[in-house]
Amino acid sequence: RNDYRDTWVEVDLEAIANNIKAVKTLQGKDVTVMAVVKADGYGHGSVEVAQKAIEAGAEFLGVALLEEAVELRDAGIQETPILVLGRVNPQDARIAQQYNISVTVFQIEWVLEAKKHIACDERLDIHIKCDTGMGRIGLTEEHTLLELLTIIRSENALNLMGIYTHLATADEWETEYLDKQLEYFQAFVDLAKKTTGSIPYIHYSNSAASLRYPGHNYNMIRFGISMYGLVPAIDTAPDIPVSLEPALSLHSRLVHVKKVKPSTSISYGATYQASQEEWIGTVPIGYGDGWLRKNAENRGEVLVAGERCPMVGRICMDQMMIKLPREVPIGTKVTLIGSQGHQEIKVEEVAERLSTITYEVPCTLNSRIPRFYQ
Ligand SMILES: Cc1ncc(COP(=O)(O)O)c(CNc2conc2O)c1O
Repeated sequence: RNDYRDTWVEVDLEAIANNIKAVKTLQGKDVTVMAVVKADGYGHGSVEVAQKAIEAGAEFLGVALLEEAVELRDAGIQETPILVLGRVNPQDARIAQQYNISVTVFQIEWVLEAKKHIACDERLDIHIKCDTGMGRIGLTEEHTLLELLTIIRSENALNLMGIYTHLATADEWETEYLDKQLEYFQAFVDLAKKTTGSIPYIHYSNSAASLRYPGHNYNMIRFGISMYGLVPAIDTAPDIPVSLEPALSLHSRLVHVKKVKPSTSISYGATYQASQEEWIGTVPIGYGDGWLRKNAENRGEVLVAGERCPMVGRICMDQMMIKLPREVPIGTKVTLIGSQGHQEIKVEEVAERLSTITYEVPCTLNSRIPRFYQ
């Protein structure tokens, strides 16, 4: 068990389903939704999210690592295609084949090495990755694409199922770089189609492109952050045309409540002194859970009894302190992300005070915090 402590994450799977339905309505029935569930479903739980996403109409799954794809297959997700978006080691291509997992290919040497390991009488589904400006992985030259297509065509175990690219600036207001990426991608797609005929899946859109530029996303979108109800970027949030439902909330319960005298110090470094008689609560969560110290640096708040309460003093590894509006009983619920009454603390608020992006907040909440699903 990992739930003796009263600190937990709640994942609202209906929110996940509603976010998928919203993007499917926007995209129309001809566009396949790939639910991106890498990094344990962006911290929400990959298996539970994947199962709900499929139920809600997702027909493809995306992960970062081969082991994440194997985990989904071992959890019983046998039919839905799964694409590993990162580079699988070529000597593991046989594992991918055995588990019917699709792999990302963009290197000639990869295919030449993988051929030595796969069974020639079984299929390995391949999506070719083009680097049109993300500068991470992917081919950049047309001759590489042509060579890959030739090798894939010569090996009947290798089955070209897709060609794709990833966008670097789809969540920004400026579209110049995005337009350039799409121009390069279109050239690669045209060349591939001319050389090898039609390709089942052509895809480039992440959440930002899927929501902000619906209508021309080719025939599959790779839907990650906004499936979890979070915006890709806080500044372009107004440009998201659907109301996203956040799926994750984070809660705990007070383990200690005390009234302190004026100038009493709180936590390591005695950096906080009570300015008057104050009620101080202790909450059993800390940076050992991925609730980072920076949350308390600039008066970050949590909810208690429907009211905003500041975190005071340094966050410890396993505990932190908050200033209460009045005496409340030990065991009173504390909401660090989510709603109490009319008050809400969104992931976006936490991301802003940590000077980071929405993605990092749920991913940082580690497995010491149990997840519960509604
Ligand atoms: C190749 C690829 N496709 C789709 C997605 C989904 O993007 P979205 O979550 O914005 O919808 C990601 C997310 N990749 C990352 C998200 O944060 N850092 C990343 O590397 C990705 O790397």
